[in-house]
Amino acid sequence: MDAYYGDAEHHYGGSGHGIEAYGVTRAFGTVPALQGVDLTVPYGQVTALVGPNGAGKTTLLLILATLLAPDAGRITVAGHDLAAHPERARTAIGWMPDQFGVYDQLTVDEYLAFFADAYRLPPAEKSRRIRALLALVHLDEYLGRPVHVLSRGQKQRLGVARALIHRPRVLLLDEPASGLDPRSRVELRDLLRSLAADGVAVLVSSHVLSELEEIADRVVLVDRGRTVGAHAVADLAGTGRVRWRVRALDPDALDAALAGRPDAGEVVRLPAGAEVGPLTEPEAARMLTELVGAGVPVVGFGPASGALEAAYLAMTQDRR
Ligand SMILES: Nc1ncnc2c1ncn2[C@@H]1O[C@H](COP(=O)(O)OP(=O)(O)OP(=O)(O)O)[C@@H](O)[C@H]1O
Repeated sequence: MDAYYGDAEHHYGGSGHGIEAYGVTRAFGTVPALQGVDLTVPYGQVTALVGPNGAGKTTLLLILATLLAPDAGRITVAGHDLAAHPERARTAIGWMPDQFGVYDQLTVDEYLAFFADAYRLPPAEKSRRIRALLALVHLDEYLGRPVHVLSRGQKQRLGVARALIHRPRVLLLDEPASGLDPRSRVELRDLLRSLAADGVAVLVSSHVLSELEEIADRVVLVDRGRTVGAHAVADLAGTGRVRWRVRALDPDALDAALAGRPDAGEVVRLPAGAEVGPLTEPEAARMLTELVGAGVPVVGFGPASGALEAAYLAMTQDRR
């Protein structure tokens, strides 16, 4: 506490959920975008919303942000029923869309001031808050400069600042890492982790599964408009069968050893080794022991994909 909130009293704490959604449906004409999504987003955690293209992630986020009405379902955000009191919910929600317009003729600080006014931030606090947020997203040197001079990634970071302007208790981000360079991605990850540590309920959608694994505490998998799984990320590790990468000082010896092992699955030769599997962790441990025992000079052995990716691929494999 508390680079983001600038005051020590501002603490959400407690238990409960920032978002509770049950049976959310929404169709666009004859296209059933959501067909009964259930979702909980606890305070103090980052929840990842993951699913293939067209699964309904953006539609769900738009509904949670009160920008689109569901056809059916019950949703509370920060304890406010979305249908009965959308305006109360809105004060608690920070929203960063995947594509957002910026008002190009405004300066960076005017842009944030516009949203500070929309959320009725006290004037005395406004400029302090804007400066703190610009520093937070490393755009302080752009104070007074027009928004149109910002690069795509910088606009994305301005979008994060905008979403945080009113100290939301619930933060919704649709593909926030797209367009960010590696350093900005790491900074976004750290920012989301620290917001969660401050008690914010964070819901983030992304396709970059390896990154989500480092950011998220929980993952909610959606496919074809339905929730198909919800897991603690820590529980996913070591569960599924994944591909493994083996590196050896003598790739030919590795090749020969793998050729005699039907349990190696589909073996793909790599420059300094091979990819094998899919294997569970115990199967991989046995293979490593036996390769080393057979004299193969193994210098690297690890999963080729993360646990989240494995869960995602398992979920979507029937579509191939
Ligand atoms: N305004 C709209 N009019 C008609 N169909 C829509 C509209 N918005 C979304 N859809 C449809 O609803 C379904 C869900 O779309 P949505 O954008 O929510 O998916 P998504 O999971 O966010 O996908 P992506 O990963 O590609 O961003 C898709 O079949 C899409 O074509």
